[in-house]
Parts: sequence; C-alpha cells; structure tokens
Amino acid sequence: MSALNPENFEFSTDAIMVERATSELRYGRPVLISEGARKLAAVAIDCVAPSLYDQFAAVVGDRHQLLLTAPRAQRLGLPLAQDVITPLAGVGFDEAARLSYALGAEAPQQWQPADMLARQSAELARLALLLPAMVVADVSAQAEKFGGCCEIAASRLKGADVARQRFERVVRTRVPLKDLGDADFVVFRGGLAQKDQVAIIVGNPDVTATVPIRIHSSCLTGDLCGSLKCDCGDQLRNGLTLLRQAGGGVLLYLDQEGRGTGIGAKMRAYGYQHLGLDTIDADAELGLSEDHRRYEAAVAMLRDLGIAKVAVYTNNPSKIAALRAGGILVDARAAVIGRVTAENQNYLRTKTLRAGHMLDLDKLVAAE
Ligand SMILES: Nc1nc2c(ncn2[C@@H]2O[C@H](COP(=O)(O)OP(=O)(O)OP(=O)(O)O)[C@@H](O)[C@H]2O)c(=O)[nH]1
Ligand SMILES: [Zn+2]
Repeated sequence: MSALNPENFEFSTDAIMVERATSELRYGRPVLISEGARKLAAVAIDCVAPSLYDQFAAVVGDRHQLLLTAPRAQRLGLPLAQDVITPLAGVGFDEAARLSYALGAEAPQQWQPADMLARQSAELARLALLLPAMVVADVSAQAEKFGGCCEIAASRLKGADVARQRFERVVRTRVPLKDLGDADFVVFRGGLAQKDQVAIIVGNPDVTATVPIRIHSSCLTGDLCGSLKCDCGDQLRNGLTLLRQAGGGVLLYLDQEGRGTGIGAKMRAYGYQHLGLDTIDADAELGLSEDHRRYEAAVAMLRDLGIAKVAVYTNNPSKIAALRAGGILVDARAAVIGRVTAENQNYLRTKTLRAGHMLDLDKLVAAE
C-alpha cells in the first residue's frame, strides 16, 4: 500500500487495479490488458454471456482468438507444453466453450504459442477463480470501442501479490462445539476473490510455544455434505479432535474450494472423474494445473494470532513448504487421516502417487 496522502484518496494502486480487473472478469465483462501502446481485450469464456461473445467477435471484426493453457493444450494432443492461441473467426460460442474445456473436443487446426499479454489474461482468470480459457483480441487500433472497460497494464499484475496478503481481523467469538468444548472463531477478511476465512481456536493453546495447527482447504461436498469422493470431512473432524487431544490448537479453514479453483471448476472436474479421469487429469482437461492453492492467508492469520512456531497436521508437503516460505517455523508434522472408501480410494491413490502426499494407502486400506 502507498503511504496515506492527506490531499487525495489513492484508489489506483497495483493491488486495487488487480482487484478491479478480476471482479470485472467475474461479471463476464471484457478487460483490457496493456503493454505500452499495445492493448489486448480479454473476456473469460467461463462466464461471458453468449450474446456478449457474439458482440465481442463483431466489434473486433472476427479477429478474436482463444487462449488455451498448457495443460489444456496437452490434453487436446497439441505437441507444445505451453499456452497457445487459436483463431476463433467463424467459431460460435458453444464451439469455443467446447474447445476450452469439453472432454473429447478435437484439437484446433491452427494454433501458435501465446504471447505474454495473452498469457497474462489467463493469469487474471485464475486469480478470479475462473477457468483460464480466454477470448482475446488485439484492439490497439480500436481501443475507443472498449472505452468503458477496465484497463490494467500488464506490469501492474504484480499487485496480486499485495492483494493476496491483505487480511484484516473482523471479529473473535466463542462457539461451543459438540465433543470439543468451546472454540474461538476468529474471522479474517481480505485476499483476492476470496470469502471471509476463519481460524478456529480449540482449547487454549500457548501461542508463545509450538502450536499444533491444521490448515484445511474448504470442501463443500466433503466437509458439509459427507461426500464419499474425498477424505475432507473426516480430516476436518479428526483434525479438530487431534488439536483438542494435543491440549489445544488452531484450525485454519481456508477458502480454497477445489484446490483453489472454485466449486464450479471442481464440479466440472467431478463430471470428468465420473467418466474415468483421475483428479489431476480432470483438472488438466479444464486447463488447470494440479494445485492452485496459495497460503498467504494461512501465514497472515498465524501472524495475527501471534503464532510463529507450529506443529502441522497434514499429509501434504506443499502446505509445510508454504508455511516455511512465509517465515513460520514448522517444528513437526503429523498425519491426519480419514476413512478410505470404495469411492475415494482412487482419489487418495492419485494424491499419493501423483501429488506426493505422505499417505501409506495400502496400510490404510488394510486397516479398514
Ligand atoms: N479440483 C479438485 N479439488 C478437489 C477434489 N477433491 C477434493 N478437492 C479439494 O481438495 C482440497 C483438499 O484439501 P485439504 O484436505 O485441506 O488438503 P490436502 O491437500 O488433502 O492435504 P491434507 O489434508 O492436509 O493432507 C479441498 O480444496 C477440496 O475442495 C477434486 O476431485 N478436484
Ligand atoms: Zn473433499
């Protein structure tokens, strides 16, 4: 944040511009990304209305193109492991959407590596929790036609780092929990395209010593509805119990549905998993990498609570690495497990084999 200016409000910092641009994309409106005199108009296929897609194509004289990320390009069988763009002249909305994320779509005939501005448009979509498939057009010579649109210089996208780390405590209130006794719910607000997030303090941990913690990513299907497709609900409840048994600790409940891709993308991915893809390939089909989660919120919440040293309940090494990168001392790690079911066994196996989770699945299966 810039220093406070007594004369004027300052509402055009890099971080604020990124917040605006992501918000516009989520409303399905075009955003201009610029570099020098060059301007690229971009709209996310995930939420643009078909009528606006048609209007966009007409305004740019059918010179619109589709940005597909490297994972999507690979799933389509293109021989390039990088983001690509393909022309959309004469391609209607449904066909463009199909090319963007449908299973079994045919690879485009013409494509080329995407340039920096087009790649940045996908980054904006990811920040906005949208599928990173973007309809883009170079509008440097006709920017006046996009006069009312939000414009952001590509160099200002670095403001995302600041926006992601801005968290403020809203309130701390006691909630009695079944079998666990009283817990304090501490609500934090901030981040980029995120809901309020909560630190749940079980018991009375000594924050000056090593504090037992669990970092839990939200899973509406598992945490709330008892879905059998994952182990999240069990891990949430077992995690709270472990914290209680450890004499008190903190569970950070993070707004990271679908490994940070949002519930929409996760449900699309579930659809592909029903057709036989594993969790990582299903996400790649949607143009997504295997894990989009970030942990600035976790670090900010711990700092606010005065916690510098932790023992973490997790099987996921990237959570430990993220805490350490954020300056939190990780003293110890312990497993937190859920039930293995017929429905979640493949998911757990994929997490172990392809995402490096520290699970001894065969032992867990044998124990069931
Ligand atoms: N994209 C996607 N996300 C999923 C799927 N199944 C579960 N998730 C998400 O995966 C995340 C799991 O979160 P956690 O249980 O905190 O994390 P973890 O990576 O399993 O690590 P630990 O539980 O700490 O060992 C949540 O964000 C879920 O919403 C899936 O099939 N696809
Ligand atoms: Zn889950």
